[in-house]
Amino acid sequence: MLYHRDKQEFPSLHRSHAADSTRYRVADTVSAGKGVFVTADVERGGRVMCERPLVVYPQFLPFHRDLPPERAYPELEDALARLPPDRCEAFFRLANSHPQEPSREKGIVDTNALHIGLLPGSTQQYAALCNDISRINHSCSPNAAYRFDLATFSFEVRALFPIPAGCQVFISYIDPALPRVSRQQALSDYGFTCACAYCSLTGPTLEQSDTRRALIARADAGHTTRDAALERWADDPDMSDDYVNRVDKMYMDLFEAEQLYYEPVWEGFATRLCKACCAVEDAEGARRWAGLARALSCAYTGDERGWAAVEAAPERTEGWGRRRKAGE
Ligand SMILES: C[S@@+](CC[C@H](N)C(=O)[O-])C[C@H]1O[C@@H](n2cnc3c(N)ncnc32)[C@H](O)[C@@H]1O
Repeated sequence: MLYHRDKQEFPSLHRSHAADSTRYRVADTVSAGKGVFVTADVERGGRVMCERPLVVYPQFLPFHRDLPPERAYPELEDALARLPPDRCEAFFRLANSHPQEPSREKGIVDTNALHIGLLPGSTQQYAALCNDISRINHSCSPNAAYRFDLATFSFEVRALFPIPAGCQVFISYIDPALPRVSRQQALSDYGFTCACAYCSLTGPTLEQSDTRRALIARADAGHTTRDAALERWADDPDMSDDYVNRVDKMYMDLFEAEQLYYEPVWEGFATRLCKACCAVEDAEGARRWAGLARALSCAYTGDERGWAAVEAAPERTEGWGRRRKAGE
């Protein structure tokens, strides 16, 4: 089954979302077709845009080998046939990086798909296309991330780094923690060679970048051990005050060096760094890490998830002064 945008079907957009179109514009780029640019400064975690999908479809579209190749995706054609004419025209205006694909519809879908995941009542993965969000270009160090919000049935794009007015918005189409050669391979499906700052590196600086990304990709494996180390350290006054911080800070430096706060792993590091600052009553440090965590949580989940309270008053957290108390 395929869905199309229908005002009766979904709750209407939240009021604050309606003003989003004034914060960005779609315009030509130098070498990547169209792109999305912010028209005002956006802070880390801030919303860049919010948009309803043009069309939502099951990610796996069956190929009908009994039909002519240009008509081999009838489910997709049916869904498009049910769209209002202006939506259908918007769909066909989107970029197509697969001109060799006999089905033009499939070429457009493969170029512009945004991942949704499971929808209630279904066991299959869904994807969608948007008029504007599908214009966002790729970077291996994206300054923004998108996610689908079921409550408003819309996509939201938020900033992973501060984006100054006039700058282009980038998301990552692939797993950005892969080494460059694998990233380039994955991006060949989109018909372009990435020339971002990290893909343009050569020699030892490229090796360093690949090594850093390999460490970032594997960082999750150590979280349980490092959490336990933090607990031991917090109650052991014989250990030096920065014992736990050293490893976690090293990872934060890796994220900064690659401009990549990798979604699956960043929060464990920020949490331990903040807790460690609280344990030694370093309010400034705790506020800094909590502020980063608040903004990144907003960027990735749309919710600050309690970090704002920690940022406002770290001295009210449970572990405040834990090392002093352990030494008393
Ligand atoms: C989802 S569309 C993005 C919007 C597209 N630029 C347009 O004009 O509509 C994906 C396509 O944009 C182009 N693209 C995206 N990121 C790029 C980049 N970093 N460098 C060059 N081309 C890029 C590729 O042609 C890719 O297949």
